[in-house]
Amino acid sequence: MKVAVLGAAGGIGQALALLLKLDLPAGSTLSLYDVAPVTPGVAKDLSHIPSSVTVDGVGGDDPTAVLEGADVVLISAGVARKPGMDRSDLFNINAGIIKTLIGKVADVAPTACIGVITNPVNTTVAIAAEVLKAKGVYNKNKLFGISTLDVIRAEEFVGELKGIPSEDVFVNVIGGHSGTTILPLLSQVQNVEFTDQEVIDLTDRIQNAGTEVVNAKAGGGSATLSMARAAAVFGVNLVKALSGKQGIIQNAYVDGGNPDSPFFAQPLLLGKNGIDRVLPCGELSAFEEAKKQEMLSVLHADIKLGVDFVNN
Ligand SMILES: NC(=O)C1=CN([C@@H]2O[C@H](COP(=O)(O)OP(=O)(O)OC[C@H]3O[C@@H](n4cnc5c(N)ncnc54)[C@H](O)[C@@H]3O)[C@@H](O)[C@H]2O)C=CC1
Ligand SMILES: O=C([O-])CC(=O)C(=O)O
Repeated sequence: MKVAVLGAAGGIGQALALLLKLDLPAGSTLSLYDVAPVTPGVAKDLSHIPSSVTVDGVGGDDPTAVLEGADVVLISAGVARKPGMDRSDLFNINAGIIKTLIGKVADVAPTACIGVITNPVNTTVAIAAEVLKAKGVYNKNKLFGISTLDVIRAEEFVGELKGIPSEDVFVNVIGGHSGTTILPLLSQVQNVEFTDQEVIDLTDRIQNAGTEVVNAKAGGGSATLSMARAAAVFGVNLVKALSGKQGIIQNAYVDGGNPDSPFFAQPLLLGKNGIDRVLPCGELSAFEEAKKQEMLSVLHADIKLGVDFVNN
């Protein structure tokens, strides 16, 4: 399998490339692209780490060589938030970057699975879908907004609060990837009881965890290392599913036919062709159902922004 990372010289990209070099199945190829001229050097650096994953890298304005033959393309190219900004404030710059890069993916690797990290994910995934449709190569089972960071954060925060190993916690996080659109279904967490106040506080913390990092970095960007871990977990699982491993379930923001929203983060059974089956979100508590209803207008507006950006 060949995995391409676009935006590979950035904060997420470099850490993600390191984790993929270590965690991809033996025999995989990792191909790095970024406009930054340092990119071949990042690849050279990684190539000195013993593992059976081959690495190469290209800098500049043409990702063609990196995309050729790619099975999976992970995209973290774009600008990150600073304190006082919302993810939607990144739209002006990142929308154009995603439109251009997805156009390239459509031309060079039209059957690849694409994982979008670049914010605002609620909108950039809609942009990607519209570009792929316009190029006649859209396959909704192969386009993912990576929302895994919301899942790993939720699991870590629950583990921390309850004094249990987060490895033993699974949290189903649905909706989108910004503020109130991030909805952790804490009522579904097995073998853990929460008070009503704990549910309110934990939900708020998970929804605003990105801002927690943005503020702590004080102008130096947003989450990179936890995001790299999240994208590596998602990317490696996707590669394994594409290679035939069965039973792999991951949450992601997809065009999954959810009646609530054209794009929605939800659990997915992955398979040899990307999404094998969209799984039900399960039962929601009254609190979660109310939060879901509240988020839908935001999510719909975020998606419309992306669709209009490509078509108008
Ligand atoms: N989905 C999620 O859960 C998360 C998403 N993000 C998003 O990921 C994105 C990247 O964040 P960081 O890595 O921290 O930013 P960064 O600024 O450290 O890295 C971005 C990289 O993209 C490159 N780049 C810019 N335009 C490009 C283009 N046209 N083609 C190829 N490369 C290009 C830059 O040269 C840079 O190396 C941001 O939009 C951020 O908001 C961040 C954290 C979590
Ligand atoms: O908050 C941000 O801007 C980056 C991000 O998406 C996250 O950390 O969840």
